[in-house]
Amino acid sequence: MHTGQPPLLVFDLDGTLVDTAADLMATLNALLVREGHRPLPFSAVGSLVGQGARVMLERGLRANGVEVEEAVLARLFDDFLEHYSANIAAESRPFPGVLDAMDRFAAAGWRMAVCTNKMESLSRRLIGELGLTDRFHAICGGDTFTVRKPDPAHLIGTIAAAGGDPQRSVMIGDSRADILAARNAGVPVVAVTFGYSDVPVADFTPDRIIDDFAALWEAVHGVVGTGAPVSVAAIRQSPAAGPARD
Ligand SMILES: O=C(O)COP(=O)(O)O
Ligand SMILES: [Mg+2]
Repeated sequence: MHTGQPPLLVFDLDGTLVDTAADLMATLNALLVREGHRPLPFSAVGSLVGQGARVMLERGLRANGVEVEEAVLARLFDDFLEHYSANIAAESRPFPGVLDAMDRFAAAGWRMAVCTNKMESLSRRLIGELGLTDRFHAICGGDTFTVRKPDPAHLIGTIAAAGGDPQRSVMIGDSRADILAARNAGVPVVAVTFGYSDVPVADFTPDRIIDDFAALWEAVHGVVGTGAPVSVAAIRQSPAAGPARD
């Protein structure tokens, strides 16, 4: 019997745990239209989401051929946060099967945490409105630490905050940032195919790929404990990502 820290599942939020695309796109498009720009099609979500709200806004403006000025971006970012916060769980729902999967892991003694590039305050609000807060031992956003995914320190920090051990943790995500953060942290990673990546997740060679949370149990048990230990000092020196910006 293993007497160390409990095993831990670390979920990405947007596109992995919760289907947030409709509410994110509704806020972005409301602002774009208000500013006299074109709304973007829902299918653009994969190229917009993944690096937080500020980057989403920047990309939405660029897609309209707008030269993005810092002052304009700062003003629109505040409006984005206000509009999105007020509508954060209008349409957003956990992906099919994820709650059942979490129940099964929790019953087997696993802890859960969230490691997302969404701002921590927005993440807590969304998870709270969906009634899921009590399921998580840690919720770490893109602004919780000084770095964020794909920097491995974001994942390592989340694991520490949840009382976990990288050697007994598995990351579950939908994007390049998730897979790279996990790889750089020496943590095995399961990728979902139903999230918001504009490139097939297989291109980033995650350890396992699932199309449905019904397959999570098998996938996680196939990879847990297979990660390579990575020293924290090596992670601190990682040039993987710039500073958190929102
Ligand atoms: O909000 C984003 O852009 C990304 O969020 P995620 O890291 O939960 O996918
Ligand atoms: Mg995601």
